[in-house]
Amino acid sequence: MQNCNSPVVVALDFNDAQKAQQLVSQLTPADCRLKVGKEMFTLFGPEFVKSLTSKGFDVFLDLKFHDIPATTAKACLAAANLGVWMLNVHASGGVNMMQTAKNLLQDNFQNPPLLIGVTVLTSMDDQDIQSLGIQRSAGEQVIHLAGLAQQAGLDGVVCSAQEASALKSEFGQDFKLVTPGIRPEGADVGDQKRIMTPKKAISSGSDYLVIGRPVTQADNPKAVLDAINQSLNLA
Ligand SMILES: O=C(O)c1cc(=O)[nH]c(=O)n1[C@@H]1O[C@H](COP(=O)(O)O)[C@@H](O)[C@H]1O
Repeated sequence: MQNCNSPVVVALDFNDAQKAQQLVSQLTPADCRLKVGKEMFTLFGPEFVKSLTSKGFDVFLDLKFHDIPATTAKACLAAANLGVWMLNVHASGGVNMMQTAKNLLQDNFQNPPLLIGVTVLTSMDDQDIQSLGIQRSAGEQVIHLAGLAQQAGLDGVVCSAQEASALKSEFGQDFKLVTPGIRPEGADVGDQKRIMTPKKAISSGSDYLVIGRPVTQADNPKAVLDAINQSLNLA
């Protein structure tokens, strides 16, 4: 593990485990990390995650836990016990929830997986945030929630690359920024609203680029991934 040359995390959002494995068989742990989210975990469970870690991939288990502190912490411990590299909780669950999860991981692992707080989903814009009754822009709410995540001792946040440079200035270089909503020039935007190209995201301060459909739905996913890595001068 930890031998990946690329900041790209490919989001495996498939409803068919064979299709996912077919894609994974074209990739090596040096090409990218892999993300398993709610759809695949619900369908195929811990065994699917283990099938990826056993091939040497760093796995981001994206289950975005959000519950009372004890429940969230125990769910994070269960996820960490699968041997994943990164997992996440919703920062809007609050400092106590995030801190309880972080503490339980630290009590149980010498090298716990990265614990990351989801701020404002990249599918949301200012209007969506304000419709929740929050009197801030999406960007301001991201900074606010990232502050709570840092206060709780989390390793970083999920945000859009549009907030990356402000977050690095505010919270420092070591606070990890995981950015979905990445779209190579000309790619379909889909349901994402706060987007950026891979190259621009990295130059803005993103540490990890979560990319799903532009890779997974491509005719030649490996070629698209290689082109992204090349655009970052990595391959
Ligand atoms: O936590 C995430 O990974 C996540 C947070 C967020 O704010 N936005 C977001 O799109 N994601 C995930 O990132 C992936 C993006 O996929 P594509 O839009 O297909 O590139 C999906 O698996 C989402 O579940």
